[in-house]
Parts: sequence; C-alpha cells; structure tokens
Amino acid sequence: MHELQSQHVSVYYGPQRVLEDITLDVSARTVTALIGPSGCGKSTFLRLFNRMNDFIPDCRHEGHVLIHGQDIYAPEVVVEELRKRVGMVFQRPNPFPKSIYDNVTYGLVLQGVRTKAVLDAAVEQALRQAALWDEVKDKLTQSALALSGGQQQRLCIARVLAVEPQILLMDEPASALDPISTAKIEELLYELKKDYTILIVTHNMQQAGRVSDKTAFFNYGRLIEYDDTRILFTQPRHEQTQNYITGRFG
Ligand SMILES: Nc1ncnc2c1ncn2[C@@H]1O[C@H](COP(=O)(O)OP(=O)(O)OP(=O)(O)O)[C@@H](O)[C@H]1O
Repeated sequence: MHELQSQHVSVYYGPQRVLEDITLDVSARTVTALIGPSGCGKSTFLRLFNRMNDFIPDCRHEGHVLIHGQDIYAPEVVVEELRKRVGMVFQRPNPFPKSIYDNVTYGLVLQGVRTKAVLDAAVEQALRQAALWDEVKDKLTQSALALSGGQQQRLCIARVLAVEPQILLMDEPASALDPISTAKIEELLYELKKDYTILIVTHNMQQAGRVSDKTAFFNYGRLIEYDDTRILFTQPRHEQTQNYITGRFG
C-alpha cells in the first residue's frame, strides 16, 4: 500500500484554483522532491498532508488525501493526532527561545511525558538522529538561539523527530543555510529515509537530484511529470520539465 496518496486533488484560495487535479502516490521510506517555479503550488501541496492549509481562511480542496489508505480529511480524523504522525520542518529554522533540551522535549511535554529519564533518552536519540548530538551534548541547557543557523535547523528536525512521526514534510529546509550546513541536512535526509517517508520542497535542482528517489514537477498548479528522479532529470518526457530542469525558466 502507498504511504501517501493524493487523488484528483484541487485546491482553492477563495475563487482562485492553485492546484488542479493532482494524483500522486508516494511509497513508504522514500524521499520525494517537489519542484517547480515559484507560485506553482508546491508548498500548498505539501501542507495538505498535515492539514496546515486548514489554518488559512478561504482555503478548500476537492479530491482525497490519504495516509495509509485513510482519508485524512474524514470527519473522524483527530487533527492533533494526525500532526503527531506527520512532522513538518520549515524554510527558516524556528527554534523556541528556550534551551536546546526544552526545544527537543517540547512535543513530548505537551503530550504529558514528565519522567526525566524518558525525556533525557528522547533528547539524546532525537539529537543523534538529527546529527547534532556531538555538537550540543555538553550545552543542552543553553539557549537554542545561540546555535548557528544550520544547527538550529537540525535542532528543529530533532524537535520533530522526538515525537516519533512517520512522515516528514520539509519546505525548503536548507534554503537559508550555508553549503556545509546544507550538506549536513542532505546527509541527514539519506539517513532519515531508512525510517521515514519524506516529502521535500526544493528550488535547488542539484539538491533534488542528490537527495530524492522520486521527483514531482509542478507548473501553474498542475503536476506535469512524476517519475524516478534519475529518469526525470535525464530523460524527461515533457518539454516543460526539460526547460525547467535546464534552467530555461523558473
Ligand atoms: N494564504 C494564501 N492566500 C491566497 N493565496 C495564496 C496563499 N498562499 C499561497 N497562495 C497562492 O497560491 C499559489 C501557490 O502558492 P504556493 O506557496 O503553494 O507555491 P510554491 O510553489 O510553494 O511557491 P514558492 O516556490 O514561491 O514558495 C500562488 O499563486 C500563491 O500566490
């Protein structure tokens, strides 16, 4: 069974349709890159999977969005439970103005976990998974805001991982980072896909080529092409894809 499915999904902001009839299946434990020119609807598509678009007034969709075959917009779905299963990392690192430790434990504390040994273990595990443990293990009580941008972004990834989601949505997670931090995030994706299904929006073609198994190319709200990354970047079937990946527009 597919982990994520979008079946004939169209999305509207008020009267404006920004995604049109998107059908796409994503397998478990893969990285899928969403690419396309600015404004083509990548972030809107990403946000369907944790129902973040629910926060936007006048945003509505048609069609079905499924996780493990279940329609996540069905009335019986508890959105808070859904968001625990589907973590999200944003373009700019957004740590809370709290200690490194408190950032990582934030979600668990909200869930009612209070046992220090459990929280300690979760902090170490999440920071190791996010490839940050060695850099911060001696300063867990220091403010997260004192970390570098790249470290802050890995901390935000650790914060998401601590609540043990199954799916990670990443909206240009490396766009605000320097090349070394970007390389660390890319290495991390490679490790994380052993356990998680990852959707990542990126404007960086090389990055999409390096990190993803599948790539979906969007243009003007339509899914133009979706294929193995290797094929999409070397033998695209559509002229629009060819023009985009070779830098002729976007
Ligand atoms: N909150 C909103 N209200 C109204 N229109 C919106 C809203 N958010 C996005 N849009 C519009 O929906 C379309 C798709 O936007 P979206 O942010 O999903 O595109 P994107 O491909 O992620 O763009 P970018 O690469 O620039 O981040 C755009 O035309 C945008 O102006």
